[in-house]
Amino acid sequence: MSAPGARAVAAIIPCKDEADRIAATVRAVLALDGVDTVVVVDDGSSDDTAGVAHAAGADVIVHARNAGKAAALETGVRHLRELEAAAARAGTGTGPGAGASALAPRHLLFVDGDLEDSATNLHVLVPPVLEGRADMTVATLPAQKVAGGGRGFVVRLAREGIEDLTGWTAVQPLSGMRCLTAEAFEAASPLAPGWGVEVGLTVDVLGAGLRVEEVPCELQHRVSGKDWRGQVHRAAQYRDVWRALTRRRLRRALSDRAPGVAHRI
Ligand SMILES: O=c1ccn([C@@H]2O[C@H](COP(=O)(O)OP(=O)(O)O[C@H]3O[C@H](CO)[C@@H](O)[C@H](O)[C@H]3O)[C@@H](O)[C@H]2O)c(=O)[nH]1
Ligand SMILES: O=C(O)[C@H](O)COP(=O)(O)O
Repeated sequence: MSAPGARAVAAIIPCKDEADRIAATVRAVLALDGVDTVVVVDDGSSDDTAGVAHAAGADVIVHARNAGKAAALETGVRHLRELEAAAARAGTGTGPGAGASALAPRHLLFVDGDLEDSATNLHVLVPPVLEGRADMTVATLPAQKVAGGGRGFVVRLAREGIEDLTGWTAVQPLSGMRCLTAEAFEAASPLAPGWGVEVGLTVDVLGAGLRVEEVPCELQHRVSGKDWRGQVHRAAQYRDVWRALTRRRLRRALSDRAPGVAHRI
């Protein structure tokens, strides 16, 4: 339990068809120090992700239709803030996460649903944010036990785009495991849609003058293969990353000439 007045951390887990893996992931995240709330957003799964996540102890929200990872994260954060507001109105400071101040919005821990027991290693992401040394930490993963089938096109597009827009070089620009403050989340809201979310977060958080730090973390996840499914997935990632970067380049180009318009792009 958190010390009185200390900020707790809420984990948000976006999931599409993760029934085989989500129970182990939820259990590992629930056991993390400082994490007092775990929200799973079932993003239109065709399996029993929601039921399995609920049985494992998560607070579960369901999208009736698939809306993509970024939308699932936004739904999870919105739900969390509603719970916090309800706890504040009730004056209990309990709600999800008894012990944390009802008034302090929780820090966020974004977690993919497929990490299983390795999610226990996510604890390294939290201290730099809790202690005020970083506004967002990003996990970098070791070589995976099962090799993936990527050729590095999406990763390169993302890395070079972030570099161009911010001057910062990310080792693993697509990594979705992140711990961030409420302020960092707001700086990147609305999130870049779909698979553009990570690039959008990094560019927007740095652009707001906040600090981003990559932290090595012993995680294992389901890698995308070389088969057609893997390639279709990469094509969608490429499209969404490209869109997130293009929108931010446009914003940059317009910010001097038409700041009001740039703000709305
Ligand atoms: O429509 C979708 C598709 C996926 N997911 C969930 O999003 C997470 C990440 O999806 P995954 O299929 O594991 O994507 P990968 O290609 O393996 O992911 C890498 O690349 C993504 C960015 O393109 C990042 O979001 C991930 O963190 C990173 O591990 C998982 O929990 C999914 O269940 C959704 O919520 N909605
Ligand atoms: O497999 C991966 O690492 C991602 O899908 C990105 O694909 P890439 O290797 O083409 O960048």
